[in-house]
Amino acid sequence: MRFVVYGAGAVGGVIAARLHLGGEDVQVVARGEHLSTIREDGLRLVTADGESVARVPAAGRLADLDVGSDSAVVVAVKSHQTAGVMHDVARSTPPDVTLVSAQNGVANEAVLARGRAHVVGMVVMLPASHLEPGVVVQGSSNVPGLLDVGRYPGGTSERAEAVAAGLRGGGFDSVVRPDIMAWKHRKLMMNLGNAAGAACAPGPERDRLVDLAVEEGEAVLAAAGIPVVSRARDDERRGDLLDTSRMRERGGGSTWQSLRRGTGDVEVDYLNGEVSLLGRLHGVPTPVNDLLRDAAWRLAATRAEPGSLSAADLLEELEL
Ligand SMILES: NC(=O)C1=CN([C@@H]2O[C@H](COP(=O)(O)OP(=O)(O)OC[C@H]3O[C@@H](n4cnc5c(N)ncnc54)[C@H](OP(=O)(O)O)[C@@H]3O)[C@@H](O)[C@H]2O)C=CC1
Ligand SMILES: CC(C)(CO)C(=O)C(=O)O
Repeated sequence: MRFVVYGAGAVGGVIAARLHLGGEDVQVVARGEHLSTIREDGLRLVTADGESVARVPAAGRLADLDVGSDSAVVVAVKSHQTAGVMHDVARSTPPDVTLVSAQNGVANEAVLARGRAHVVGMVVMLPASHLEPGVVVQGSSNVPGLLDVGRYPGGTSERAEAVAAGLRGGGFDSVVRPDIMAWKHRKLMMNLGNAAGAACAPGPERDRLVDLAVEEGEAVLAAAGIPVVSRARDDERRGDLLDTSRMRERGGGSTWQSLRRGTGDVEVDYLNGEVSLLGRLHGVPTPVNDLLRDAAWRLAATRAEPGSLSAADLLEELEL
């Protein structure tokens, strides 16, 4: 299988660089200064053990790359950017191409499946950052990431097996799972902390907000009857495989990085907003996730610094 990573940012960039270094056939789609730097100097991967440069073919759209039926297009843009990727996929990929969602949230696979039949979901446990054009940082120093995959909406497939094999070649831990969306819903619960982690400084009030957001998340999944793997099973899967202790300075999570880069937008509609949506569909109030979503957007829209809202003030707004 050949790989095209669509969105060579934090996650996509680390995946692309490692696949390339593992000997896989990899091309990337990027844009702006990041694209021009990759074209001129290669994609620079920074890890706790040093730096390497992946000289991969890079373009701003799929038509300028070589994409065939044997390609897997690994979609690694933020969830609110997925629809744009699918316009390009419609124009420039064969019907039997494989699409892989290397994204948080649980809405992307359905968007990919509107356009193509062979969709693979991925649980992305890969701490990474991208704050500088041409550079991606791998946050974990032993296993770079746990990237379990599975056929969407369920089951396994030869394509999912081939994707996992390629990822293992790049040094990732990757298991094929027949119930990948149940695992992705567990990961969604973890990402309910992204908005607070981006908007507020660390502290007990922020922790309280995250706990409340997760309580709401668990309640809406139960009300909706959505299968989700248990926290214990997820903890057991992760174990202590990821070690971020040597790369503490990488900054915050993916939503924090959007604020730090001043992109003007955030992915939270597909994280906290997913809980709000399910709450509205199933009659469960979700004031905490509504508030956190809006708080993150407030900072993104004004290009304010991450961490500049007070978690104590947000808790007060909730009038608990
Ligand atoms: N960062 C992390 O540690 C983790 C992230 N995730 C998830 O992985 C997914 C990707 O996040 P992350 O890697 O952080 O995001 P990034 O913003 O770092 O990377 C996405 C990249 O895609 C580019 N892009 C977006 N749309 C297009 C387009 N149409 N054409 C070309 N390039 C495009 C972006 O460019 P531009 O900057 O110009 O928008 C950016 O370079 C998200 O779902 C996130 O939640 C999961 C686990 C960990
Ligand atoms: C788990 C975490 C926080 C890893 O960086 C993540 O998924 C993200 O940054 O979105």
